[in-house]
Amino acid sequence: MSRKHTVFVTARSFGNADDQALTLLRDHGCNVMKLVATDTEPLTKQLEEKIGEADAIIAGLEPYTAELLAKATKLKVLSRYGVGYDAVDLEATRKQNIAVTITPGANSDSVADMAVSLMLSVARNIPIMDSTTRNGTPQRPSSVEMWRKTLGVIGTGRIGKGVIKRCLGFEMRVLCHDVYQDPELLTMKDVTYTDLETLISNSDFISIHTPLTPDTHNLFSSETFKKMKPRAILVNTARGGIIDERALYDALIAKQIGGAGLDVTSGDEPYEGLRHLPNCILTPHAGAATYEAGSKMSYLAAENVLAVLEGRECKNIVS
Ligand SMILES: NC(=O)C1=CN([C@@H]2O[C@H](COP(=O)(O)OP(=O)(O)OC[C@H]3O[C@@H](n4cnc5c(N)ncnc54)[C@H](O)[C@@H]3O)[C@@H](O)[C@H]2O)C=CC1
Ligand SMILES: O=C(O)C(=O)COP(=O)(O)O
Repeated sequence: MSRKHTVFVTARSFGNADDQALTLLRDHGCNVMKLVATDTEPLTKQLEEKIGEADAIIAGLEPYTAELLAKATKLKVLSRYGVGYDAVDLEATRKQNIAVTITPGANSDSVADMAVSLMLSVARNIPIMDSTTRNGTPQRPSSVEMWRKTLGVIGTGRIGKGVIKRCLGFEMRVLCHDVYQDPELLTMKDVTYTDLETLISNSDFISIHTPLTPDTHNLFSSETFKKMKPRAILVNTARGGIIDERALYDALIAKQIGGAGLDVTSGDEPYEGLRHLPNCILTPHAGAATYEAGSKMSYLAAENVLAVLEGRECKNIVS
């Protein structure tokens, strides 16, 4: 590299391989600037002020709008620490010739574990039992079992497939839906691809693993909930916008479905009503928050930056 490149790191944790990934960037002659959000200086404000200095950004979940990107006159690569890129305006990055990269597979096992944790936690009412035991009024609400139930998986990519493999250990029958059929899954006993309607009305557990796109936005609406089994449990570790949260709240109140586990919500905060429902578990987009995933994501995100800046082939470019 002839000139020292400036790499912003905005990823909210950047994993426990922080040092390793930062060292890799510095060893390749990069000037690394960590942007840390504070109460007075939110990340978006810092980005608006400084983005013009960046040759590369290792990006968390913050939005990259056309307006913000217009100020990024030197930017060559927007390297997502993660796999979702719904918050990036791809029309703008294409127009400005900015490569967008992701870290495929780096967090799949972590998120698949999280989805199964949410299924079990909702099914067995773990949070209610935990809080009531702690406060001296233990409750034992009737729960449902996962063993040999029907699981619906929407999106059978890296994470969805990981969830299926885990749930086959519970001898579940798996109904899958995807725009693409995975050859390995097609050969598996107890795993069947089906249309969305069949999956929704026959599953005891449904786990969502598609990206957020115009096709998947509000895939779960009030109409969808009416078709689900009354004790069905819906888990979303993908993106908030895939479920209409107001409709989910109404469905939980009306007992159209049994419960929900959400690692992601459409706004920064979950829909207010959901906070007060004991059969809805909420986690803060923490599916990838394991040491293992953080370590792999940060290192791969750094490698992606270097490949683009150094003009080498980068197989993780998505746009
Ligand atoms: N909660 C968290 O911390 C995390 C959330 N995610 C979310 O999970 C999503 C999935 O991640 P991966 O499995 O790694 O991605 P992937 O790309 O391997 O799998 C996505 C699957 O969804 C399918 N798909 C796309 N559009 C569809 C549609 N309209 N209907 C049915 N299927 C459709 C694709 O064909 C693909 O098989 C990401 O897009 C991201 O939004 C990913 C990692 C961490
Ligand atoms: O866990 C994080 O901090 C992430 O940014 C994960 O992003 P993703 O959901 O994989 O797009």
